[in-house]
Amino acid sequence: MTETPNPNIVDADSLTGEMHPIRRVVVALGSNLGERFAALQGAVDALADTPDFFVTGVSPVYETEPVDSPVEDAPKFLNAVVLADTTLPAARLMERALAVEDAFDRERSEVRNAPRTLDVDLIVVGDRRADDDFLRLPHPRAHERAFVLQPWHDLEPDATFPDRGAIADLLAEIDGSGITKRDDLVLEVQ
Ligand SMILES: Nc1ncnc2c1ncn2[C@@H]1O[C@H](COP(=O)(O)OP(=O)(O)OP(=O)(O)O)[C@@H](O)[C@H]1O
Ligand SMILES: Nc1nc2c(c(=O)[nH]1)N=C(CO)CN2
Repeated sequence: MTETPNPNIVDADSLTGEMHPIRRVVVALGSNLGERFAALQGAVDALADTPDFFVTGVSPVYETEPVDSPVEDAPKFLNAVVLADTTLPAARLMERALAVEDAFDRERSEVRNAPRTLDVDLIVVGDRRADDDFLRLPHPRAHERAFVLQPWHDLEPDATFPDRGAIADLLAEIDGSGITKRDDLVLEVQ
């Protein structure tokens, strides 16, 4: 990482002075503005370039109807999921996710769920839990989002969502009709 760590962020596991455990990370990517696929590929590249962050899987790409959109006729999203192993503290990961969004001209609108060039969400970071505005883990809404669960399930059919159960069961309980796999769009890891 090249950005300066935010000194205001206290991440308990960065204060131990010990080697950090390797944690498995689930990251969700989304774009519904501009060059959507280029933004997703750029995010995969940027994550793969992150020191101490090792991408272990990249899902198929799905085209998805906007969920909870503030405007009618919002453009469709492209969504995908990245799996990784990392020793980085979760707060550093969140900083990195925000920096990657910024690199793709993400505008931070006051309007919730406004269309965006790139969204990088941390879904699960090992067994790490957090509950403040800067970082909530596990992601508080991902367990009800087909655009996260389906690509994650493609990579890891037996995965479980902390406190929520098997992602296969979660998927069976929600409406998955708004998502379509785009076999013509394949993300690559260098
Ligand atoms: N697990 C997380 N993943 C991504 N951002 C998070 C997470 N927890 C807290 N945040 C904070 O949320 C803010 C980003 O919110 P943003 O507007 O991108 O939400 P969103 O992606 O539109 O909505 P949602 O949170 O429902 O996916 C950032 O300030 C970030 O620090
Ligand atoms: N289809 C889709 N809908 C959304 C998405 C997204 O990535 N895909 N992200 C949101 C906020 O993060 C809100 N709604």
